[in-house]
Amino acid sequence: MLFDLLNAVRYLVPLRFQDLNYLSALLLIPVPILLAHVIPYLRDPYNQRSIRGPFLARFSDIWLGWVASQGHRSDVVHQLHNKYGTFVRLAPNHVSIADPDALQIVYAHGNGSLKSNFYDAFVSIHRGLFNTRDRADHARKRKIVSHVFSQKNVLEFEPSIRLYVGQFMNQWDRLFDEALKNQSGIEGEGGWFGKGGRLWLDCLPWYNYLAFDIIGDLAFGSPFGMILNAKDSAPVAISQKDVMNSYGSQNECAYVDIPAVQILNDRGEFSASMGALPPAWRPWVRLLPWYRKGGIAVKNLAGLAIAAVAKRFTTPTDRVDLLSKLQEGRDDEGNPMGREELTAEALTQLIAGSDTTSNSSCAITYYLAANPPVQHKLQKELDDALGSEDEYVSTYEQVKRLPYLEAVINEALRVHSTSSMGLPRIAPEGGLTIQDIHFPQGTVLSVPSYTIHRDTKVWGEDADVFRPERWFERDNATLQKAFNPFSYGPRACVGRNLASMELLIIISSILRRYQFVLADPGKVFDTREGFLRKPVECRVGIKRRE
Ligand code: HEM
Repeated sequence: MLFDLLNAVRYLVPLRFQDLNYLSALLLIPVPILLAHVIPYLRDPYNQRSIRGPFLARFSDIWLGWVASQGHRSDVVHQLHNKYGTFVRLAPNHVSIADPDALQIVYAHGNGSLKSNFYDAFVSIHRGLFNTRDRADHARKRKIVSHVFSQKNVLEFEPSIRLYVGQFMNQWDRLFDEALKNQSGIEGEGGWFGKGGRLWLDCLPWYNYLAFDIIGDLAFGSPFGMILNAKDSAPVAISQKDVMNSYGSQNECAYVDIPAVQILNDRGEFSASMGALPPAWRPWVRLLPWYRKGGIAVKNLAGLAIAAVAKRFTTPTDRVDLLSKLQEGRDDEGNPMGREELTAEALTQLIAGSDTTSNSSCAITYYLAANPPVQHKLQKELDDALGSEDEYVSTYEQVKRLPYLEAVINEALRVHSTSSMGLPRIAPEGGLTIQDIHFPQGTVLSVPSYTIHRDTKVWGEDADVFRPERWFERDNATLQKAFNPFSYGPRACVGRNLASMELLIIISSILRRYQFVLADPGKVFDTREGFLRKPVECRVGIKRRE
């Protein structure tokens, strides 16, 4: 058939013999590729043929890799669950399960499932806690790191958090005063302007500056200075090898400033898309222009951690920060972490603890600005609780038990879902059974938080709507079982205590001082998803409360 075709081409277009050879070779290339995808589908080693999903996803991981690169993976997977039901096949060996009960089965302690090779695409320098897949290695690291994030230790970080929230509010106070003086509505440097008695700005970059300065200080002993400079900028080591070799002799290394928030976004999108592809393809896909840019982002981010750790070690300090606590940590054999492992771990904290918090803070602000009655109710709770106390920045003690504040934060974490996508795990020996379907050992399974957070059986018919009151109306145990912002089990967020404290202090302080409206209430809250689901922008009008 193929040769008939070639002969026909030759008849129509006079070709030389060697041209014909090239053409046959070209036409033959797709054959092994096709076979490599069709044969596994026909063999069906993971017993998944009965599970429905997009046609291309039955044969190849390309479909998921492509969807991930488009920035709306969780929305697409959610629509597929609406179409096909609880189980959706996302790749030849990957099933997404939209059932809150599956969270316990796939992610719980002791079930034996491990992170899939998706996480290899996130490795740089050295494996950190987040991307370590081996159980024993992970348990060793987790023992050291979880101690660092115990509630008792996290309370020691409160003064730093309050310091940067104070700097942040000083900046907004300054901009507000300037905006009141100039109500022309003409955008100045920094993209803000004054009009109608308000300051108008995109609050997302500001939350990024805040989160980066907090985590920069906690992880590396000094902030990046983004809030004070009102700029996305952090020093990165140009030659990482030199920096590692110099072992802290900062003078021998060259540093340049990079836009760290932007780099983190690029890296998240690159790794989340690359991770969806088979490992054998990854070195080749890296050569494509979009992926090459992501690869540079991974390198730059590593350089940022290397520079910050090198700086920290050349400037001895008796400050208590994450790095000093990681240095003190010991595994079961009494061994500390080596320098490279420490650097990778500090990088992990920087990545895991920065844009998670900033994007969540931004989403909470958006939903409050979009829902004035909720905002007023929250401000009343804050005024009643803190009215007579004139702290500029709230203390954790003041706000840790305010029920409406907690409901507002939880509701925004549910609706927005900063961690949205199903986190892929490999079924252990003996497989896993969910709703009577058995998934053999080796099957990749994931439970998408975005869809679980919209399950109408759990959250009610208005599950799509931001309504904190639902947290007081429905059975709390059922809600908590399906509320998955920090994931479950041995790989759940190790920084949850810190994240919760940060969000409580940030949101209570800012909402007590300012009142928000949306710049364009009719506009959809646009997001872009890499590993995290991030707002693209959040333009608000701000008024200082009397
Ligand atoms: C609102 C803020 C946050 C959210 C929504 C969040 C969410 C999550 C989620 C869903 C995971 C599981 C990821 C996976 O299994 O692939 C995770 C893991 C992790 N998080 Fe967070 N996180 C937040 C803040 C933080 C902070 C502030 C830190 C530390 C400074 C942190 C450190 C980590 C680390 C190290 C892991 C990996 C844990 C492991 O694999 O053992 N996170 N986080």
